[in-house]
Amino acid sequence: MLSLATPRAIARSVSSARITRPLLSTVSQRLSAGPSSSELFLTLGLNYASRRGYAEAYSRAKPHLNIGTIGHVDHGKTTLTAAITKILSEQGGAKFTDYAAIDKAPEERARGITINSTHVEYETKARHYGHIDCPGHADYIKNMITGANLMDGAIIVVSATDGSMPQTREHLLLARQVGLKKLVVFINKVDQITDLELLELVEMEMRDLLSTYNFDGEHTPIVLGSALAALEGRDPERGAQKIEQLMKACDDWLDIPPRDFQKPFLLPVEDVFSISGRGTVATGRAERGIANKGDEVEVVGLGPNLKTTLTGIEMFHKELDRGEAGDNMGALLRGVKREQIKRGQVIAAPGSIKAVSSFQAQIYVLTKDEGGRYGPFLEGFCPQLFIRTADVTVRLTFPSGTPNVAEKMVMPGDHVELVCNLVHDVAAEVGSRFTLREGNKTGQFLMCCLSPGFAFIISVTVGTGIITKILSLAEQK
Ligand SMILES: Nc1nc2c(ncn2[C@@H]2O[C@H](COP(=O)(O)OP(=O)(O)OP(=O)(O)O)[C@@H](O)[C@H]2O)c(=O)[nH]1
Ligand SMILES: [Mg+2]
Repeated sequence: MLSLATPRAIARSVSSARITRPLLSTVSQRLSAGPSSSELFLTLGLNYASRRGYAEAYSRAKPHLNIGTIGHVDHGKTTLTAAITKILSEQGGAKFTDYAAIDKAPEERARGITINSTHVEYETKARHYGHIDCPGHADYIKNMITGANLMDGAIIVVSATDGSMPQTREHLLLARQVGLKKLVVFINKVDQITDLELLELVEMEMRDLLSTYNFDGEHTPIVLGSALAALEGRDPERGAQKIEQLMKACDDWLDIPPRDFQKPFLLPVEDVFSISGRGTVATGRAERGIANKGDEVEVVGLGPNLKTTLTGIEMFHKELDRGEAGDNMGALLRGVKREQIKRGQVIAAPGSIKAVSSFQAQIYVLTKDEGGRYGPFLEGFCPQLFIRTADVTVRLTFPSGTPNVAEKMVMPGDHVELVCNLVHDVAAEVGSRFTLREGNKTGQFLMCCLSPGFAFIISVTVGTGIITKILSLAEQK
């Protein structure tokens, strides 16, 4: 066990803390104002080291699944996340993380909303879960997409008092788009409802919506309860027992996706931290393959490829000798400077994926009822393209040979084949999925002030797509 009595021991504990720090729990801090990542790294690392000493090995005894809470703003996702850790902590399966520890950034506390997604970890008898609490507010949809990108399944939270709302629908669609096949529904705040028919209506509405977005509306488990009652330890029939029922539904209904261990390793970079004297750590969920400590890897996208070596792997504060598909992991990279790697790149087995600058794709353009645009767009339209963790501007054009291009427009609800010309190259291949979004907060504010009639210009998900053909690769100097 580590002694903290001597300066040398303290120095040693600090340097070990720098690698054993809870990498993933602070991923979300990046977007908030406040201390820099490295400061957080050190502070949290110190606490961690003094509490536990060196990192333990990560146990793969139980199957691991990445899930999280999604849904409309204020419907109770963070309260539910805290409640799950509370109820499971009583069974020895979690460390209780209270509400304030999840929404911890000053702006989150002041506004009472989640802005950054937060990672927690817990265990049921059957499984080990990594859980990401996502923001529901429309302005922070980007953080929701990044959070959902890391999940294998999700709990969609809907308040019994409101029923489904715009971000309930938008999150369902985005969940589908990032590849989630199954969800569990938690109808929350039932403590505020006395009319049972109303609860039935919300349940029916959710089943319909699930089917609309190609989930199994008929069989998806729907649990009705109160996250707040569970968190406050009152009304166990609506509180604690419903949390247990919810976790049972997750164990039984959410499948562990087939992990693609055979393919070459690929880890989309979600966040980056620098550890002085050691190197740089990139975090994210391994999409496929297996990586061992000491493996050669390549950083691809958003600039020239970079070859390096994986010198350390960590998951949920514990060190591993290998990372595999499905792991939400931190990767320590030899000789890479903090500024040489960023979110949106991928760390991959050398030569297994290329950076591309243009491709052809099959795109579905959302209707306004799905949270999409009100109006059409023309050739040359430039939305933002979200692919894995990358987010780049793209210029959309019709494939060569399309007649009457000048008159052609793409309507909400259309399925179209378009050419995507990227402003920055990203790692991509045929079959990769992406989302298109447009608008920004300033534009949204201005347009809403100028005329509500221009509301179609506000920040929306334009469409979703899948790459059908690579047209040009990025130049490598
Ligand atoms: N009455 C009642 N209130 C609840 C319940 N669950 C959550 N709340 C309250 O609803 C409000 C919003 O809860 P949050 O957990 O912050 O909601 P959220 O979905 O995380 O919100 P965002 O992350 O900002 O999208 C808080 O005031 C909670 O105390 C519940 O079961 N019953
Ligand atoms: Mg929240």
